[in-house]
Amino acid sequence: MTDRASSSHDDGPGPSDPQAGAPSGAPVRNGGAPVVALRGLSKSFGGARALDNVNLTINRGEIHGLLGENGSGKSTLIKVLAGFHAPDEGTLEINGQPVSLPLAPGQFATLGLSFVHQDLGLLRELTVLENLRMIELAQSRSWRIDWRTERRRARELFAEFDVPLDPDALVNDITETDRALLAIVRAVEDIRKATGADRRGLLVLDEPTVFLPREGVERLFAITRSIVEHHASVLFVGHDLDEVREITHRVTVLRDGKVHGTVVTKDATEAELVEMIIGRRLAQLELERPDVVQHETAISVKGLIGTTLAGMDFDVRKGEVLGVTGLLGSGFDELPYLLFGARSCFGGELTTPDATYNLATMTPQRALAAGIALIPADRQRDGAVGSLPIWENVMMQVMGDYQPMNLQLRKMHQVAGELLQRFDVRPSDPRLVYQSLSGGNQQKALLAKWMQTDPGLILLHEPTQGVDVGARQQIFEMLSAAAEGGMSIICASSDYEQLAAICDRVLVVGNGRIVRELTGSDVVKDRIAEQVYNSVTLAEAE
Ligand SMILES: Nc1ncnc2c1ncn2[C@@H]1O[C@H](COP(=O)(O)OP(=O)(O)OP(=O)(O)O)[C@@H](O)[C@H]1O
Repeated sequence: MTDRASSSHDDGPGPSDPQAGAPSGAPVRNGGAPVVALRGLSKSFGGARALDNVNLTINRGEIHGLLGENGSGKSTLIKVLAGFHAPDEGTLEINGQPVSLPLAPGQFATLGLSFVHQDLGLLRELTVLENLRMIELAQSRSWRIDWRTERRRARELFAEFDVPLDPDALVNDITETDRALLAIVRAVEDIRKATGADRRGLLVLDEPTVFLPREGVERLFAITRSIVEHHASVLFVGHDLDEVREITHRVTVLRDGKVHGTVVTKDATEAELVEMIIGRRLAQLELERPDVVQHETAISVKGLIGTTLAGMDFDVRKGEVLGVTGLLGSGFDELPYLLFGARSCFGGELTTPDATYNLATMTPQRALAAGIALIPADRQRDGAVGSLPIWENVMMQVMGDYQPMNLQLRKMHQVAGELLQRFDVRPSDPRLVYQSLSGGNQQKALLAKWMQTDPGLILLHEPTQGVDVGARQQIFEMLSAAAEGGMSIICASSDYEQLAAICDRVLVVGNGRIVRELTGSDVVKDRIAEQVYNSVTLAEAE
């Protein structure tokens, strides 16, 4: 493989080569200066360098990918562009004009920069229209708002992007895909307002697809392409290499806070990108799963009724990894939360070897006492206390074993430190504040927290969301080893590749019911995807 670091000065598709690197049909317009040029950007936290002399150039009309291992500095770079972090060194030019760093709060908007983060920044109790006009409404000095005109404008905007949203719908009631599309359309509007007819702005999409099913990703990509057709540029941050290869023209890879290289996407194979990201080729994942068909039943669920799930019966064997999947809205993603008592359940029973539980009265405390653990998808909201040190988060469930606590602090730090190393959490200093960890490292710390409690049943929802390619494989191996040790695992996910890699069996849910059970050689990515797309038809045929 070529030395990718040497290609870091590749400024990609330029005026002389307007189509270089464009995915088929996606034009790349270039006119003069890049939309964003960051040079020599550095940022440290305490003594640790999160960004080290980073150069990044994003051309007009370009979709530029930003890749890197968990903790490599992607979010820090974005937060400098958003004015959230003051860099130690570095310069910024926007459309050829120098801009002083750090940016003042909110200055990014006037420069034509707009951000869509994973949490989307929408207020769910407000309507689509109120969210679309949130900033203007908050800043408006007038008491009277012409809602009729606002509604008409919103409809025109949604029609332009082919996003059929009802301006009066509550954001809480629309699908996750529609929420993501609304956040993007709103961000594009903000760019237009700042840049006028010229539209030379930058939309930063920070892992926008993690909560989306495949059909949602396709719609998001369609909008992204139309944005660059209208002259703006996009910085796309993600861990899914298939997606990054599909949508971007060039990618920049960060490693340990440094630019490892910038390449034209179509010229790099997946293996080359992986090597740029983690510094080595990824060995073929071969998880030898033992045959669990003869194993005893560990968990039985009968008549489970949730908000969407409408009577689900299934068993999980000891040592089995059971996948659950379906289209968005099918109800599959409710399952872990209902079994754990984290969401209201309207009926059903869960039987362990020791007891039978009424799921309508299940609580997280009872679930924990029954040896059930949950690792939720939204780890920032549901999974941890960000302001506490990592060790307290990791040891929270087992603190009772370390009494008296004030005399056992050193021991707990030591155990937490060992766990962090085993789960490759970086940095592995347990005294750091949990929220100072990068997103992927938070996920690994949560896995460490729950795996040490040695639960009989572990419930996972999108366990490798936001996790880099190398760590993802490590997590697969750890889950597989835990199952071999006798732990039963239920993994709700719309990542078919992940399900195929770790599951013994996959249940496909359609309209709240199990419509297919895939076993043996059917547990492969394409077959799972095919059955998920058929699930509506299968559910209607029942
Ligand atoms: N506020 C902070 N205080 C201390 N350290 C921080 C802070 N924010 C980030 N870091 C550290 O800076 C480094 C880069 O983190 P950053 O969040 O930029 O990584 P990332 O590439 O976005 O990772 P991920 O893919 O996991 O989201 C990490 O070592 C992280 O722990």
